[in-house]
Amino acid sequence: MIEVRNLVKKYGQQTAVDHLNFTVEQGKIYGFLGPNGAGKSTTMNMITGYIASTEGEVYINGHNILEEPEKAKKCIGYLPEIPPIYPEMTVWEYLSFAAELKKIPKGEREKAICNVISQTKMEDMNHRLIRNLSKGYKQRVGLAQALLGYPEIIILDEPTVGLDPKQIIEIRDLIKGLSKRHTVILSSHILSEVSAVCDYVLIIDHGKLVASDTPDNLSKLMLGSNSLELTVKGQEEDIRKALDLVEHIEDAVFHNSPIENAHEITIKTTGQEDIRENIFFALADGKCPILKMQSTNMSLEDVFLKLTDDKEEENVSSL
Ligand SMILES: Nc1ncnc2c1ncn2[C@@H]1O[C@H](COP(=O)(O)OP(=O)(O)OP(=O)(O)O)[C@@H](O)[C@H]1O
Repeated sequence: MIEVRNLVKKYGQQTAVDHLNFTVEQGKIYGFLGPNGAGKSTTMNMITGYIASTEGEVYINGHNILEEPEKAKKCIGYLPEIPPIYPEMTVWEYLSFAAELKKIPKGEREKAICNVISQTKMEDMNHRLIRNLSKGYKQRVGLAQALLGYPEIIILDEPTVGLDPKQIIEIRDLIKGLSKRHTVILSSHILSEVSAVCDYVLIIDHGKLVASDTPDNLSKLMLGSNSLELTVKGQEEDIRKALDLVEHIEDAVFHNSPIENAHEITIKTTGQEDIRENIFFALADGKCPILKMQSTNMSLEDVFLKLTDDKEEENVSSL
């Protein structure tokens, strides 16, 4: 449906988007997640043909966005970060104008506008001046404009920025409803939004894709390289001997404990095995009582923070 190949955007010396590769499949909601300045808007502007890439290609349903822009753009409805709305027009006038720009045949315009007005639940606002609408409704007008012409793909850049919590919930519900008929890509720096709305998450940082998977899998994958926190009583040597007998331990790091004759231990496990019981029995045999044992649960928020940490960490693109 959308194929992004080796996409690069440079502004002078600065690389805003750095060799991005990903594919978007039909009928899902994709979240494009990253901190401010990560390159989300720049990527969306290249996918939608607003700006040209420095290198790389974007294919929309097999059409290269730069070589066959008309065909490619016909498949896309775009709501940029700042919606292109005209405050002095009524909702109906603006959508008529947008329908004309999208080259929807004259005879089909009224029906198309009625449809998007109903989809965005704006039936009572048709004749209101856009300038007098609340921010939430202005966003709906932008969304209605993106939906005009039945594009298969809807791209929304930070669609809930600046809205109040009630408006945010309403817009999110509208977006969820869109996936029945459209493939949706939305960008956001809000984790809860992406977890609540998206089937699939692409995490971008400094212009690079650092992870892409379902929100659940991302948490699980991070758990794979994960750790247990223990407080154990006994001599370090005895504890180490006992732990040596347990499979799937990659690493055990001992720290001082405020408790006398005890150690705090961070155990890194390999694979997805739950080895807590094995650790329990091994330490019991070694006569080293466990005072505390806890597996670290990573939320999507932890994953995001770990992956987009400012420190140049190891390359995690293999996720
Ligand atoms: N027209 C431009 N000229 C020069 N630099 C730009 C331009 N547009 C974006 N940039 C830079 O490219 C980088 C990526 O910006 P972009 O707006 O794509 O990020 P973003 O992830 O959408 O951030 P935000 O969430 O703040 O909108 C930033 O460092 C930004 O300053």
